Amino acid sequence: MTKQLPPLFRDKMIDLLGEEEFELFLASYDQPRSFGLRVNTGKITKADFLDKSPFALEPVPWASEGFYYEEGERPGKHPYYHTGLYYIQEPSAMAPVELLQVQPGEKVLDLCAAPGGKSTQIAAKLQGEGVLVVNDNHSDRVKALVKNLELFGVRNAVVLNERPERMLNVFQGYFDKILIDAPCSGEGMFRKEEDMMQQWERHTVQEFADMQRELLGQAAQMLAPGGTIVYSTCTFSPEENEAQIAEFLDNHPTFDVVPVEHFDHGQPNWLREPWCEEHYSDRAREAVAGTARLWPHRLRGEGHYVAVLRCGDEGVGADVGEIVRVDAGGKAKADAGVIAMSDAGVRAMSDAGVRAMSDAGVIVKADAGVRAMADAGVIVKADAGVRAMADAGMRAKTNAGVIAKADAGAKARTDAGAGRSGRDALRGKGRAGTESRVSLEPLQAFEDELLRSEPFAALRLVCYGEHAYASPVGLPELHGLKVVRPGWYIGALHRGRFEPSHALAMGLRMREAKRVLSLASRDERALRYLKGETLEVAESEIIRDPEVTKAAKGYCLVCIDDHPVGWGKWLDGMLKNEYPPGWRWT
Ligand SMILES: C[S@@+](CC[C@H](N)C(=O)[O-])C[C@H]1O[C@@H](n2cnc3c(N)ncnc32)[C@H](O)[C@@H]1O
Repeated sequence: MTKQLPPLFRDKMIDLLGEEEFELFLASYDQPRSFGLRVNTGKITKADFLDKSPFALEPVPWASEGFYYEEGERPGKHPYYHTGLYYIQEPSAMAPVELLQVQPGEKVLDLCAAPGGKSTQIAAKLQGEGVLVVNDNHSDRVKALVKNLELFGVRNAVVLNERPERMLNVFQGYFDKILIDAPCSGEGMFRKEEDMMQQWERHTVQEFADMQRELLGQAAQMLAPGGTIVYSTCTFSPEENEAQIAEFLDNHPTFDVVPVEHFDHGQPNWLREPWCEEHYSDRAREAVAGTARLWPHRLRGEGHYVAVLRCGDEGVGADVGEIVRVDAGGKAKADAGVIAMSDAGVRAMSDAGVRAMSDAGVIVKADAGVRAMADAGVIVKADAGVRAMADAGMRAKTNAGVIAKADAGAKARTDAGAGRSGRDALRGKGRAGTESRVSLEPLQAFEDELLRSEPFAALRLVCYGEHAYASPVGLPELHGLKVVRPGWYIGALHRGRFEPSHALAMGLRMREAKRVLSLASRDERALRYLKGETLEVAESEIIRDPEVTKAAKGYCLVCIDDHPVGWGKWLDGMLKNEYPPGWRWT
């Protein structure tokens, strides 16, 4: 295989590494690959997984939930894979999220997320608390991203299919943590995916470098003061790694590199011709030594580059987007084209074409000729000709907790669902001259019959047409963005009936359902369920609380070794299979 390495790549690596190190690097291509999986600690503790695991596992030193497994184990061909208890991931790819140090409750963006390996890792770290926004600009790859998040049972993720420049207005200064797992020339993947070698050419490195520069600048604008960006690639070229970070630091003086330990360091001496320009400041050159290089000949993994960038508490800096900040009690007034940000209790007023944002959960957005006023906790959005006013705890023309969006001349009305908890955040979307109303009664009946707790109580229930989602709280208005999933997909409300989604089953815990069938993984019916077959199931096997749910008939949550895997419908000794065709065991 070493013979097939592109000659230009070979020469470049010899120049960078030197002959001796290059021989070791080259030898790694003929070594066996390392295989890894990451436990989904959002569903199971590491200890419980290790108790159950049929695989011989060895910890990945740099990833708290990561393990090596032996070639030939095939964890992708085990029923546990279908319960979302782990994600199969190349071990060096586990490093970036580990270094992002995500804490439960944070607002996190995964900017280049598909197919979602790192998004699922972030989700596990968030433990269902906070907001996870995942984005990829490639519409086909987003499908895999959605599926992986659903398999993992993630409840608090929003999936976007956007060009990052279109996200800037909505998410200006919003995120605590951002991961840029950048598109790159993929030199670190040559051993794993030989096709990548054929695609590699010197000019592709430059093309990716241009994209990466843009992504870094865009991410900086969406980061909150004091926030952290992790930038990573699976390539070795300094143009896509050290040079990107050095240039970013020179253009963003309020950012620093947080030095990474336990890995080889970034190489300031590679910031030279013919690979890179040489004009970087001493500060930037020194800082890139704190970035990390994971080499396939120096650890058990394919190869990655990771930089941890922390923004100072003063924020991105006044030069970016002309941001004006004022303290509590102050008043922010902004002219056209300026972004004004103010702290809690501040009133923001804006002129034509201006966007005013304040902290404490308030977003005021006004278009030309409109005046918008809002107190804490309120989101008001008004288009031309509309005047929207809201007091604390109220929304314009809506019930408590509801976000109202009104187009010119239209009226948006929502039904707060008789004040049940978790019902107080339904969004109604109205078009000019129309009213949209979705009755939530079938969903409510399903919950009463099937769910022990209300798993989406801490989320906001939103309806898009007939589809109900539980959306993380604290999200800004996503108006204008291509939203693939505004949250956890709960199911469809159709002709007075509620059809629970597969994503709902995957996001539940067994204890949260009132009617359950739990098959042992060694029971041959487990595999038959995953293949989509109808099963014979005795009434006595349907676990239910006789005080609450007497009947065995109807929907039940199917589990394997007590971990949800999908829905079934039981009737007279038979379980109708609701496992979706695209998910089936083949
Ligand atoms: C290295 S892959 C991401 C892998 C992913 N983080 C994971 O762990 O599964 C890079 C991704 O960036 C996406 N991408 C490329 N250009 C982009 C852009 N300008 N904005 C957002 N995503 C982009 C690609 O479609 C690709 O899915």
